[in-house]
Amino acid sequence: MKAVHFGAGNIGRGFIGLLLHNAGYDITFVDVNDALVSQLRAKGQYTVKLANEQADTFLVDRVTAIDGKNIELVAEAIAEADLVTTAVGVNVLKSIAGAIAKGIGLRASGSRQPLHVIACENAIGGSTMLKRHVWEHLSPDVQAQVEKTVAFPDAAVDRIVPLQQHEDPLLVTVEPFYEWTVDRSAVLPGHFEIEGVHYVEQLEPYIERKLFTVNTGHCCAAYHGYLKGCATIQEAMKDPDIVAEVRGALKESGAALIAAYRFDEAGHAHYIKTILDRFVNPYLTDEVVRVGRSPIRKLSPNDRLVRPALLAQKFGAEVTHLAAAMAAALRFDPADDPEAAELQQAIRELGVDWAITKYTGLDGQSALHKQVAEQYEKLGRLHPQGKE
Ligand SMILES: NC(=O)c1ccc[n+]([C@@H]2O[C@H](COP(=O)([O-])OP(=O)(O)OC[C@H]3O[C@@H](n4cnc5c(N)ncnc54)[C@H](O)[C@@H]3O)[C@@H](O)[C@H]2O)c1
Ligand SMILES: O=P(O)(O)OC[C@@H](O)[C@@H](O)[C@H](O)[C@H](O)CO
Repeated sequence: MKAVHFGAGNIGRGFIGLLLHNAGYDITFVDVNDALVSQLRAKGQYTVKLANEQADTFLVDRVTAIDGKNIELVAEAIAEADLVTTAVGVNVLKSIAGAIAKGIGLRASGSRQPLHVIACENAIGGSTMLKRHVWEHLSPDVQAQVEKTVAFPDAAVDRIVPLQQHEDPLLVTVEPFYEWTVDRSAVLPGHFEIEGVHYVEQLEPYIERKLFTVNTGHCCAAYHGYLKGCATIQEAMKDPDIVAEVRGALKESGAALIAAYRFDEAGHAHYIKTILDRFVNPYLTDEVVRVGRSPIRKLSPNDRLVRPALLAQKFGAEVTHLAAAMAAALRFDPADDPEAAELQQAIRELGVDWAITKYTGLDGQSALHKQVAEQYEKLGRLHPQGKE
């Protein structure tokens, strides 16, 4: 079986690549990082190391890589593939859609085998988004022709894979925990289920629970940690005030999830505990600038802060800690994050009230907007010099 995976980065090699390899796939990675592509081509294999006491290692072989800028070559690989996956970042999906469309076009004239395209990004409806971008490149005739043979099931992926700093540029250290959940209702007949993937009839509760617990808590630790001068999540989680913020935010998003999806309260409390334990894994070093990266995306209406806050409010819950995390995100200003730079420039030039409305979509008159603005001022008084 052949898989084409876009994005040979941390999650691509450390999670999706490893699982697909174990499930029997030969993998062609597609990436725009020339060095990464040539190393993968030259070696044809790489190692994944678990962040546990034994430092277990796994060899992923039967891999190759191609340059994502070479559309013809990528399309040919897709024409022969049984599965396409991505882990490039949700904002990059638009850029890879042309090559996927070209590959689908080549298949349309030949193979009738079903093809599944699964976006493994931190977003609600990632594969559906990708399908929309791909369809923009296909004529109505081809769209109709492939509608029954190409499917884009949405997915939720969970495994913490930090930035890597090893002598071996292909080695990737990952946490032991993983969960890859796929919407079975969008899978075509004849699909060979991927071993290790959890197929569910309705994905929404799973993706929202993951995004609004793991990622909500994670970014809360990152943004407050950054303001207090912590370099890593592990360091931030040693600060009792930050832990209180994280727990508070998870209580608020938990209230929303329990009310919306009728999750069992004790079960959800256990889920939160498992996640907090993962954040403090002593064998991982996960930088706050990675976890807080792209604050505009994280502040957007459908993402890990605003959506659970609005949902919690709908069910009558307080959202003080989620509002504080949004305020801390508005003060996140590492030098090499383009979204942080854009956000800071907008706040400087147009003011924080304008920026809150623009990036969160919250109405200027709403109670939540006011709460975020107040917390933003409060954080300014607590950290007058910004990050040390
Ligand atoms: N790292 C994690 O813990 C984790 C966990 C779950 C989900 N995710 C999600 O997975 C995605 C990737 O995250 P990551 O941490 O692996 O990032 P990463 O930066 O390590 O990897 C992204 C890779 O995509 C490549 N890329 C960029 N543009 C491309 C293009 N046009 N064509 C092909 N490749 C391209 C980059 O060169 C890079 O190698 C994100 O959506 C992230 O939210 C990450
Ligand atoms: O990848 P992002 O930028 O959406 O979020 C940063 C981290 O919270 C994220 O990568 C987690 O490590 C991951 O989602 C765990 O499954």
